[in-house]
Amino acid sequence: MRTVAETGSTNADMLALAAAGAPEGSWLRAERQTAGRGRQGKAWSSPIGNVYASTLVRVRADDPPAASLALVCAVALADTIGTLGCPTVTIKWPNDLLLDNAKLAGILLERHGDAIVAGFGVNLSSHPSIEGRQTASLAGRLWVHSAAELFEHLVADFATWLETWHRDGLPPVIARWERQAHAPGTPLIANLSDGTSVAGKYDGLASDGALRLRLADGTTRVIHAADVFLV
Ligand SMILES: O=C(O)CCCC[C@@H]1SC[C@@H]2NC(=O)N[C@@H]21
Repeated sequence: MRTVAETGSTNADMLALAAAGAPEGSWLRAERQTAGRGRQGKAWSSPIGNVYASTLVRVRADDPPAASLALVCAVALADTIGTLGCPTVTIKWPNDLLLDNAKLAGILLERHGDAIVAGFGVNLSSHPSIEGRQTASLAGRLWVHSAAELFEHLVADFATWLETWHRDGLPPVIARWERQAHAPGTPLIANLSDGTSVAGKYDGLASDGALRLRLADGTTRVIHAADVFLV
């Protein structure tokens, strides 16, 4: 566990450490980032006061699909935030944390061989704007006030859920995820990478962690990758 005052991107740094042989369980936190990375090539604005941290997972042959680590990250962070005083956050597939439907935290998974880097950005004291999204922060809602304290809890909660994922597979992770996700029947729009969109109602997760959408014609569409919005 290492904290630096400033870096470009903790994900970029952790990917470099992974390539140099760093072990699973390594963590890097920065007090601010100058080139924070978000999903789909977007920037992640990273002023001082929020949490920016990345960890490394080495996937093993008998692990669940690597993409399902997104759910592991989401439940770990939901546990952390809940324990620290804000149990009302909801998870939006696969791993955004929302407060009153506004984005509170984002998680970015990046892969290099058997190494998956999971980067957490948590709006603890401010909520920089993201184009097309409402954002929120945890300011005034937790009994810890520093990014360092939240980070310590996150490290512990992530270790617990990662061990569960390696040992017991996806079912307990999915069960926990579904308890804190948007309610079944919630209208969602999934923007796919080919530029098309699918509208439907949330119908739980598939056994591999993919999103199930019930379409207007009564059929179910299983989505493995998309940018998902609450309607
Ligand atoms: O777009 C998203 O929702 C994901 C945002 C992930 C941001 C975090 S901050 C720590 C880590 N380092 C980065 O450059 N990105 C992730």
